[in-house]
Amino acid sequence: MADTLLNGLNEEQIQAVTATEGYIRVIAGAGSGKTRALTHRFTYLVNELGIAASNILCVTFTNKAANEMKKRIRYMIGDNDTGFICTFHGFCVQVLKEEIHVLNYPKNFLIIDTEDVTAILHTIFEDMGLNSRNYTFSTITDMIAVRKEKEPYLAYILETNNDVLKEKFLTAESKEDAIFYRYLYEQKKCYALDFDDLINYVLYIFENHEEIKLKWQKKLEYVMVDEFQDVSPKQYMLSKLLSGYHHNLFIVGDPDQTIYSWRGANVEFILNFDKAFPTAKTIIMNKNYRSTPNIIQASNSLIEKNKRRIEKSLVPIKQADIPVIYNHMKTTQLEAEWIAAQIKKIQEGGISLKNIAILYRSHFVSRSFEEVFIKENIKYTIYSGIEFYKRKEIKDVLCYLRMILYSDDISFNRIVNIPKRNIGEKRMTFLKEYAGNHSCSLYQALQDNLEDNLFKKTNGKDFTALIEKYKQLYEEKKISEVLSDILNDSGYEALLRTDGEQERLDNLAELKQSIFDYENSAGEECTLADYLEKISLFTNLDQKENSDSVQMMTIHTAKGLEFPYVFVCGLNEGIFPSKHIDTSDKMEEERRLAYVAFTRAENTLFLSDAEGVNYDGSYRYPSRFIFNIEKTYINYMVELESRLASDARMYIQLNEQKMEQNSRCLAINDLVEHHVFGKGKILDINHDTSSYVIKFENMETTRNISFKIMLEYAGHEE
Ligand SMILES: Nc1ncnc2c1ncn2[C@@H]1O[C@H](COP(=O)(O)OP(=O)(O)OP(=O)(O)O)[C@@H](O)[C@H]1O
Repeated sequence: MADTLLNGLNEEQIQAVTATEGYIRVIAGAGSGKTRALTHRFTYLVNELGIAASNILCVTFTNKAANEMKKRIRYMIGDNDTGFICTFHGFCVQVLKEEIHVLNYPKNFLIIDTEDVTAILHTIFEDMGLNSRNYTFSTITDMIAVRKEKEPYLAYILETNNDVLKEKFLTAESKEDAIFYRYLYEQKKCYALDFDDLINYVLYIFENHEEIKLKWQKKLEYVMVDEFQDVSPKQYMLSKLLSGYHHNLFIVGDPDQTIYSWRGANVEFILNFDKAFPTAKTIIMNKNYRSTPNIIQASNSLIEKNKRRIEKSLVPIKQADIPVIYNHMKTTQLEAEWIAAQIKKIQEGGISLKNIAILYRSHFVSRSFEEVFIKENIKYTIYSGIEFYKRKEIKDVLCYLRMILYSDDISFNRIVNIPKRNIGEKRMTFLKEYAGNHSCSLYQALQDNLEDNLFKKTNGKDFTALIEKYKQLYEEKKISEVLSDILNDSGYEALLRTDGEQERLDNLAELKQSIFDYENSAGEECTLADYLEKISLFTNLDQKENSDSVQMMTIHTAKGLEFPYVFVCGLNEGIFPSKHIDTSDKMEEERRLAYVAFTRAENTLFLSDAEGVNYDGSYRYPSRFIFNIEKTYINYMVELESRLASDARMYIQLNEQKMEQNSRCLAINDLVEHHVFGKGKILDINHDTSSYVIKFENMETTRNISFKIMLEYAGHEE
């Protein structure tokens, strides 16, 4: 039986599958069959060694990857119980559902996504009289994330009651403190956890409740983590902790594909795994099954230009002499037309459009292509834009469902006046004040004041009656029925019909269909709470694949995917690499991104760029990533004019020198500028925690700021 399972695997894959005990690191090059190794390993543990699936944790990068893996494993082990195959977030939610009661939180706590966070910030900004000239939501979200990473905020919010928390933000000395504590207050009020909290709460519970930690450690006899090159410090901590009893931790990743450093990923964890676990065994998988030889040679040639890496070269298994094509154009319009013409040629060869992908660095690049594709009648799907679950109508309706379960302020704020119930700004201000004074939710505030003159002429009563009605009956109905009924009873669907919002109605129909599918596939875990929890974890990376159309997406979205024909376009200085890249480290990450893009191609890789001027007035030279590839591996459709080529090389050389300067380590007494905290001076450097101790001009006390945060050098002062 083991033979059948191991059939079709190469030697390294067999090693990865059968080395089940201890700490194992697999450095797996692009297209070397990681997914195959992981699924077979899971199956081997279950079918050959008799390990229960429920004792195996297998962490993937996206929900989509988890679902894909579950499907394959289910097929191989012939059982529906696939244990814990999920993302870190998904796993944390499962732990919290079982354990969060020790923190006196309800089992059905609320998970809030980025849209909800923005909604909370809106309220805070409004109340504090702030606007985008003071701060942007994104800088504040970053500030909150950084503080949550660094400060023991959890101990603080758990031990502090709401009144004290309130006092804290009301009396805060700096605006940032006020916003931060107010945000924590708003969260605590409705037991809401944002994405960063999920892992922080789990770690907190494990650190403070030895018996719970031990329970999970014992349960998870085998821990596997995919895409380990992109784990954050907290994810690393969790992997280490969970495998702390059985000591079976299997990690797979490709350091050359680390593309999420900007989100906290740290490639050091995979690079130093053997130092952290001296007994660790390393397996290198470098046979590439995906791409034709020229694609591999070009990609190897590109990534070799990175200095900070483990040396490894992909070896192509496929045989075919298909060139990598590069074309340089005078305008983006011409670039798009050239790509459209290539697509038509591919199509004429009987290849369907879904086998073709257009990859780009940033969303804005897609516009010129779309225009040409529409003109040329080429069907395409863009994997971006506003994510399905964040579209207005979808979010509105989900907030109605959330009101039934949680009656939280975020949902209340969003839908109490949609459709119009005459509860406008004045009445909302009253409710907020009342809720603040009585330490209750806005919904409770409305319920308490329905008889007040201020609310007599509103439809507040209908609203609370509606929510109360569904609170009574939702458990007896299917989620799809609750949804249809509440859309009808609330007048929401009628509102869209009156406004002639066909696209929004179509989206609602799609939502109903997806709930219907969920009910048919979810088995026992099919309650409204389960459903809301599941979709709250959806991200842009989990979108549905579409019919026969060209697939257009950013390279980050394309991670882990493969397509027979790949176009990487907009390969220009200022676009890719992006003009925001200002240090050598970031440039190495940008090069890894190009490497991820190139290695998505199975059959043919097309590279292109177009001349022009960037927004900041800089010239769009052909990208250094083109020059990084040995010319023998690419077929230039036109030779670059020698003047253009030499100007481009000169520009790139100067730019690299500038980045080297920017990358120089900051020293004690250097003056710096932080994007949120402003001007400050470095007082100390803490290499243990990889951070600078900085005294900011606007703050009483010092802050430890991670090396990862970009600080502008602003001089030196002894
Ligand atoms: N032993 C093998 N024999 C033949 N084909 C294989 C083998 N292993 C993997 N493949 C094929 O190689 C391709 C790449 O595999 P997979 O998607 O698992 O790569 P990966 O390592 O996850 O890639 P990446 O990190 O670039 O996303 C797939 O089409 C897979 O079917």
